[in-house]
Amino acid sequence: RTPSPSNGPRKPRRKMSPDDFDLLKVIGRGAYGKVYLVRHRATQALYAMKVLKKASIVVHSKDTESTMSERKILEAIRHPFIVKLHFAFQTDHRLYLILEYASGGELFTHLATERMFSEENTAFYAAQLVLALEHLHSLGIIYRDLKPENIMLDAEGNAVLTDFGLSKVPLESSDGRTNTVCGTIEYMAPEVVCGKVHYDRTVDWWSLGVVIHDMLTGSPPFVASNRKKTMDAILNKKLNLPYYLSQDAKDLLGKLLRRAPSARLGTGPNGVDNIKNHRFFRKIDWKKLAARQLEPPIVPFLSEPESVENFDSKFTMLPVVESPIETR
Ligand SMILES: c1ccc2[nH]c(C3CCN(c4ncnc5[nH]ncc45)CC3)nc2c1
Repeated sequence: RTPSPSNGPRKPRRKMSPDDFDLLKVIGRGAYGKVYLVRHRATQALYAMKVLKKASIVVHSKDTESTMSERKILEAIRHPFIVKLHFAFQTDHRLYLILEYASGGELFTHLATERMFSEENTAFYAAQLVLALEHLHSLGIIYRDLKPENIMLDAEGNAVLTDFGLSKVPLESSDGRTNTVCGTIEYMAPEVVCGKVHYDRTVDWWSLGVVIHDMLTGSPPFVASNRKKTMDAILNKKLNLPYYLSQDAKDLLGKLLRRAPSARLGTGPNGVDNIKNHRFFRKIDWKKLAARQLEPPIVPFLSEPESVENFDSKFTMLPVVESPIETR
């Protein structure tokens, strides 16, 4: 726990730098940067290090300063199902996030093996996501981008929400009223997909519904052959739920996937309680879950602490060298 003031002044931290870490493996790569498995030289601890190129951030979004201040908020977040941001620092050309390493890899990598999760296992992971989102909302943070690649498993097999899409930078349109959304849209709420800039926490409850649908059936509810048709389906298509889902699953999905945010389950001041009390979660002991006293359905196999076998080899096979010239 971060020492409280009564423990006396916190010792000043020497400014951290990339040289404090050994790069072990690449575990993620995107338009704006990379994520590495790293070892902290001083403590031998393993972390996920997200490296973002300032040049690509500044070009596409709000300035680096406001992005950096967002990190300060994230450093204060401490929750069992949200990956911890331990440190954040920058050099002339890059931003660095030192994150808790979720060694289990993406939850959906394990889903791919089983293709569909049982309703009981789905309820376990969905309930952990409910607690993580409830915590973010209590801090005034809307996650906005709940989707499979942001849901990782920790070493014990609990779901953890990873860093907060600081690398996903929605393109600001010229009129400042709408956003052109980038990346996966299948999990986004209709009000986000049609580019509205004023939306509330209920966008996260829609995305939770899409993720639950994906866990139970093997795919999101609104998919089409191209982006435009997918957007149209999200905005207009009737929700068709497979016959094999239980009544409780169908009822929960029907209420989370309501296009009107004010009619969506989870809306309103204590809306999250309406989700927690839904019959789909009737077997969940929320207190034990929050205390990580419930046994996860899958315990990720790890042959050794530094193994990256739960990560896609398209990343882990990449050379770990950082581009030598800082400016690239
Ligand atoms: C930009 C460029 C490349 C990216 N790869 C990611 C993924 C990589 C895998 N992630 C994590 N894996 C393990 N522990 C983790 N702790 N925190 C994250 C994490 C999740 C994020 N996000 C990116 C953004």
